[in-house]
Amino acid sequence: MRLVVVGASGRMGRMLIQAVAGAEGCALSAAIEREGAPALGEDAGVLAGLPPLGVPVTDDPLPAFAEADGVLDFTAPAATVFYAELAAQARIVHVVGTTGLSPDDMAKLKAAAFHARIVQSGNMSLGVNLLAGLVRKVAATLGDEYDIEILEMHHRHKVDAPSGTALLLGEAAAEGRGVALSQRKVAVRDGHTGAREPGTIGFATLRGGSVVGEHSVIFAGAGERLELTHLASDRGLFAAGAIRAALWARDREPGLYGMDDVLGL
Ligand SMILES: NC(=O)C1=CN([C@@H]2O[C@H](COP(=O)(O)OP(=O)(O)OC[C@H]3O[C@@H](n4cnc5c(N)ncnc54)[C@H](OP(=O)(O)O)[C@@H]3O)[C@@H](O)[C@H]2O)C=CC1
Ligand SMILES: O=C(O)C1=N[C@H](C(=O)O)C[C@H](O)C1
Repeated sequence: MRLVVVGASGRMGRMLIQAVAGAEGCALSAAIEREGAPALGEDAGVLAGLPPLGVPVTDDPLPAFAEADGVLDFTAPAATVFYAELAAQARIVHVVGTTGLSPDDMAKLKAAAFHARIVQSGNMSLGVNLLAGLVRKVAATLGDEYDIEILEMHHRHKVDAPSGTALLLGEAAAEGRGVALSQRKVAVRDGHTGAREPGTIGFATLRGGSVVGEHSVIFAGAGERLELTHLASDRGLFAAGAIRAALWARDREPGLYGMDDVLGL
């Protein structure tokens, strides 16, 4: 499968180049960065700490998408919406790891998915997607007398909060409870907040250092507390998940899929 990596010089972009180069049945067909990026012209392999791959980084996605089977996109919301239109025009697979997508961005991805096969998830790891299933089940089993709080920590460079994974886990908890997350979400507490409102789902965000990604879903009841935790220590995990998603989506009908579809969960 010929794969394009967009956002090639980012933390995930470099990881994706490494993963594609090492994946059986996959080849890196292009590496894209934004106009004016310092990495333009550099060999993608060298950029990712590998021997040269003979693929220079460019800022021209059109010809790259026309010659590819799929694009791996861990960039930023505006870029992802732009690439979704191009991937739909080229009828190729679009794997979206970008987080911080607004409801309007998601509507645009849904529109693009009439023509493209899009796999979108706030977390491409097997562990987190398994955890989401557990959270759904525990939330369904324990009633509103157990308060749900989601705690996440990421590196100091992360720009969106709560993380895509925290929101994915919050959605799972809300589904388990049979409620809409948008109606129950409490993402900010500051000052005189009053007592905790029963049935809400709280989020707490920590940022610092080089933490790859840590998430805990806490069910706090009277006299006991259940905590479900996922710790990611290597971004290769997400890159491997993205390649698995691309290979899975290759023979699907156009549509917007999630990692639960890919993993058969
Ligand atoms: N779903 C998952 O499993 C995971 C998702 N993520 C998400 O992936 C995204 C990227 O994370 P990370 O790699 O750490 O971030 P980085 O900032 O390191 O990388 C993003 C890259 O995309 C580039 N970029 C931005 N806009 C464009 C554009 N229009 N065209 C081409 N390139 C562009 C950036 O360039 P510049 O620096 O010039 O802006 C940068 O090189 C985030 O949303 C993060 O939350 C991360 C890990 C796992
Ligand atoms: O920005 C990151 O680094 C990560 N982002 C994703 C998220 O927002 O949950 C996934 C992972 O936790 C790393």
